[in-house]
Amino acid sequence: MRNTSSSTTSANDVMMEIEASKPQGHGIVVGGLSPLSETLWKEKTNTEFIGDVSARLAWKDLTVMVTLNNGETQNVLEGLTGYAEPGSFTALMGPSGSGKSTLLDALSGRLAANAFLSGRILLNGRKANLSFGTAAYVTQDDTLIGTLTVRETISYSAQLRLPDRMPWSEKRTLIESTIIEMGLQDCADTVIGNWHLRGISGGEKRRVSIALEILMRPRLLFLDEPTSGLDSASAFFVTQTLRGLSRDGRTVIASIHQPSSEVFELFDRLYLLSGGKTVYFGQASEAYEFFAQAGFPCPALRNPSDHFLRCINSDFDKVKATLKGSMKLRFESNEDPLDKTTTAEAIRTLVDYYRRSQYSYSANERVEEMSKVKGTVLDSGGSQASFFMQSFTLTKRSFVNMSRDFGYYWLRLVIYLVVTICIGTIYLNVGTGYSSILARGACASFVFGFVTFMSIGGFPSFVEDMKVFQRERMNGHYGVTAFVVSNTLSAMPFLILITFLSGTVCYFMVRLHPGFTHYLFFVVCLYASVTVVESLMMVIASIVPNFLMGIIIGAGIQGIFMLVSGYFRLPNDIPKPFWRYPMSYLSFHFWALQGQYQNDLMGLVFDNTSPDLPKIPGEFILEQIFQIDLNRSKWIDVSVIFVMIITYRIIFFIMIKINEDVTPWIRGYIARRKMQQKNGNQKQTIAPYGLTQSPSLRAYVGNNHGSNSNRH
Ligand SMILES: Nc1ncnc2c1ncn2[C@@H]1O[C@H](COP(=O)(O)OP(=O)(O)OP(=O)(O)O)[C@@H](O)[C@H]1O
Repeated sequence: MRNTSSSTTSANDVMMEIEASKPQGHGIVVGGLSPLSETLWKEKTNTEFIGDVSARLAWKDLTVMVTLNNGETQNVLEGLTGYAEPGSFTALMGPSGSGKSTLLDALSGRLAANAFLSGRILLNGRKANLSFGTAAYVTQDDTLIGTLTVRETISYSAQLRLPDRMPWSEKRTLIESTIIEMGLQDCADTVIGNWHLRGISGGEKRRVSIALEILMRPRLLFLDEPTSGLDSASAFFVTQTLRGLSRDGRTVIASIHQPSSEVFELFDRLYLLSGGKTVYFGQASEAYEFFAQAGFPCPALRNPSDHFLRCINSDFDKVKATLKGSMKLRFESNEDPLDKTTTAEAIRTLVDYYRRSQYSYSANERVEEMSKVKGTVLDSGGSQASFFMQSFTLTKRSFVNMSRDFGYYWLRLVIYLVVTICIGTIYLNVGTGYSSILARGACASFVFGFVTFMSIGGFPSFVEDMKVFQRERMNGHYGVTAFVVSNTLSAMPFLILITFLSGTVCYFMVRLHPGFTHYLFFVVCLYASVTVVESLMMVIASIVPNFLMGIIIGAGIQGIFMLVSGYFRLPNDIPKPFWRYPMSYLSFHFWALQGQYQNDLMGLVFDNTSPDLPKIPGEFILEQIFQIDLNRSKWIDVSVIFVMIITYRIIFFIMIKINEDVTPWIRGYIARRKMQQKNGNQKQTIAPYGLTQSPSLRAYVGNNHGSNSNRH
């Protein structure tokens, strides 16, 4: 790993400039802190503020309850209290399932739909919504666009968020320094990788995810297991970078699994969780003493962080029991306090000890102080790029991705061509014989029914896009409108190419109605029909983000639409009211077929059943056989499909907005009701801890006894 200090400085200079130019506080600036509070803060945190944009996060009595499949509820987090300050790096540690991710999700406002939160979370002494850019969050999953290189990924992200007026040279400095900071120079021009492209390693993906969030030097940064999948040198390097970021006055909170002793030494504060309860919160350097005081001193030659996790991981009880049953335990030693007790018992003791300790008391005190100091209302630190820049960059990025991903459109183009060649050969030169009347109808209904149906093949790629969108949106990288606009524009060239090529093959092999405008109508109508399926699938993806369920639902809806299209049952025979109104009118197949039948048959004359009988005009067939309203122009039919495209896109936009704005409000309301029901008038009373502990603790508890018991 190369030295990064110079690049860090230049990147920070650039970001400081941007921050200085940003308006803060939405007009409710309280001037940061009062002079007295500010002095107090500086004394206590030993930190200089960056202007007035530092992020001081405090949480009190945080409880998260989840509803399980069987309808029962379970507390995943119970009464957690803690804080994170500018200039400090707070590490969350605990065994698997202890609630680390849930705590990060709760703090960053991203809990799952079945999780309910109670307690207080304050940013600079105020309630705040930390999603959509106020805080950056690197989640456990690396949702990245597989076809882009590392440098492209970071560059697009920079263009999406940095101000338009910032010169490209400065943006480039920031991009390159971030690449260096995350040690990604060697793989900067390698693609991320997907199902058909071998790309960078899992550890490098992790570092790209972190790079995307530290790019904008967020004031408050959450990271869920940033060092997972990294070797010890990379883990140290990444942790060191995060610590460096915090030293610039940023607030960094990260959950970390099994850190090495070198990594552990980089933590300022440690939050130890077990079973959703606080085992320890305080200076990382004091955890050693805490465990010793609580009766679980770290044995010599054991890494302290391993010891802490060993003490609070109840799975060790099961491991021990299994080993005892099968062979003699070799690692027993008189030094290890855990040999004399079960881990479950150790956890109970530690949790209980912490609740009565000076550490818990100081945490509560500090949280109270922080709650009283009303600081700046931080604006969303998300994108500073204009709407046009966001839309342009997203369109470009999406277009590049679609053109490089073989599965997105190229494969579909091949399949479309194969299928339309098959249609062409089956209906080859269909002519105007008597039997061609039904053949033309069947051909049109197959093209507008089945060929458009094949568009759902793009749904998996679209779900991947949605995952990237959700990650970026939650971190405030861009707006919903920019995403909807860009998605529509970037797909357009591919859809035009696919529908015009396959439509042309089909049209000229079958020899449908001669004439350019007839041909144009056919391909435009095919384009509109394929696009409407894509738009419908976007709506489904916003409601059901699972690709298997999405495809099943999408296929079902299209099957129903096909049934009422007027081919399988003639329009006047479709049962009223439901199937005829509204279903057949909601079906894009209905409009496409009405238009295409007119387009194809009007003006043609067909043979009768026998040469002696008079020829049949197309208009007669349209009215009497296909039951088409000839007073309505075919161009109106195709316009209705375009209106449907716009409507689906608007519904997609509304669904995202509902998820973002209305759902949290409803969940908040339900949470309050559930919590009230569950807690009732329950009161927790905790007796002061016995004064048989360490002298320092005894003195402390003695001095603070009154306030301590009140606190609980
Ligand atoms: N939305 C939810 N619905 C049901 N159970 C949940 C939900 N969220 C969390 N849990 C449960 O809460 C516990 C804590 O989960 P969480 O993911 O926070 O743990 P963790 O400490 O981050 O684990 P890991 O280190 O393995 O990622 C787990 O048992 C998990 O199954």
